[in-house]
Amino acid sequence: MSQDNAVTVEQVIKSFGQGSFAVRALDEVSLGIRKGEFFTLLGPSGCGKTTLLRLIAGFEQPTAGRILLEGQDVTGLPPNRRQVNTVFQSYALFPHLTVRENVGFGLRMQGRSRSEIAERTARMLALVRLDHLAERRTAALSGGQQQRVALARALAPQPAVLLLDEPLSALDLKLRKEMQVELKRLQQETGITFVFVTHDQEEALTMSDRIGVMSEGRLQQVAPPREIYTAPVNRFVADFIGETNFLPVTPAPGGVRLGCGAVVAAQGEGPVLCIRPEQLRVTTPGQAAAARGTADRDGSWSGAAPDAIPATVGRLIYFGTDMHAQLHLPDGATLTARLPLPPGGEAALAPGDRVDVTFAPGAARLIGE
Ligand SMILES: Nc1ncnc2c1ncn2[C@@H]1O[C@H](COP(=O)(O)OP(=O)(O)OP(=O)(O)O)[C@@H](O)[C@H]1O
Repeated sequence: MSQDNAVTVEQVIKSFGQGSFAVRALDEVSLGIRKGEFFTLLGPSGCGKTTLLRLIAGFEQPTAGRILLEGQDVTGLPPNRRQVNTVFQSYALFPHLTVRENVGFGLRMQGRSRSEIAERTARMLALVRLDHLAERRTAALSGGQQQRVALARALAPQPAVLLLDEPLSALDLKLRKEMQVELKRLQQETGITFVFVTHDQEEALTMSDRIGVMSEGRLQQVAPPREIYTAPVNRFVADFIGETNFLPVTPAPGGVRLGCGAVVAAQGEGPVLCIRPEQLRVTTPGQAAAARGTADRDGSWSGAAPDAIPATVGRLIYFGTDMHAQLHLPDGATLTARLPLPPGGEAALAPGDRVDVTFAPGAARLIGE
């Protein structure tokens, strides 16, 4: 099994400090990263992402557990004896060297021949589209260009795994978006396994084959982006990735009962109902029931369809193509719905309107606390 993985992390614990000052940065983390995968470690500041990356690189040693690279136990080996390379947020380029010399640096350290260094450096410069700047000193480059040099330098020795620690966080938003596309292209063209660290959920969702969501030194969920978004395993993951509504529920025949008394269908198990704002549908009272052929006579509160949640519209916030509507339920709970606006049109809703809230079967999930 572990031979198929580029990286295997087995029950790794990492503590810093001693006694009452000890910090457990990683708490029994186990993980397999597949060969050729774009894998992202995602989590808030201090959750242990960088520590895990540094352990894979060999800059730190685990307190307990093992690290394997392509099935070989590398626990205890120094960084230069591991087939990995790291790209840091700070780029860490040599300012007195040219772009070409920076990119060739790792190859020179490996004692490669002059012709091989020249050939491989040229290939890397073409890959990151910097051939035209090869003779320039790196101090005279823009942030985005410097980051490309750092990437080319790290990729040149053809590591089995490239570790990237928040490599785009120093770039402005526009450049960052461009570099996201660029990084994905580089990973696909080289086929090298990328392990990417970020606290930016959008970045993780758009770039990764799989994401490992971390919190307080533990991996909470490891799954492809779509699964992380649509089927979060717990409240932390649901809350950290995108926007979500949470409502406490109790079991009821045919589904779960909300605090306001409405009974709705949901998948999964747990005391909390979790539903994304874009999954909510808002209709005038009775419409939802009518659509199912059980028309409601007067559309009053008591007449809400069995799986429609009665609500009063609160604040409406416009976002150009869509609108966020706050929906107050009779028990005081609030839902946020994201509703598309008709092209150039006004919203049909106004604050104070009474509405029915529904969602498609399968859109709501039950999760643990
Ligand atoms: N060398 C160290 N000595 C003591 N504590 C450390 C050391 N390195 C990390 N820690 C602690 O371990 C925990 C995890 O830190 P880590 O840097 O791995 O988190 P992170 O998720 O990468 O955060 P950030 O996104 O802010 O970089 C934190 O509580 C941090 O303070």
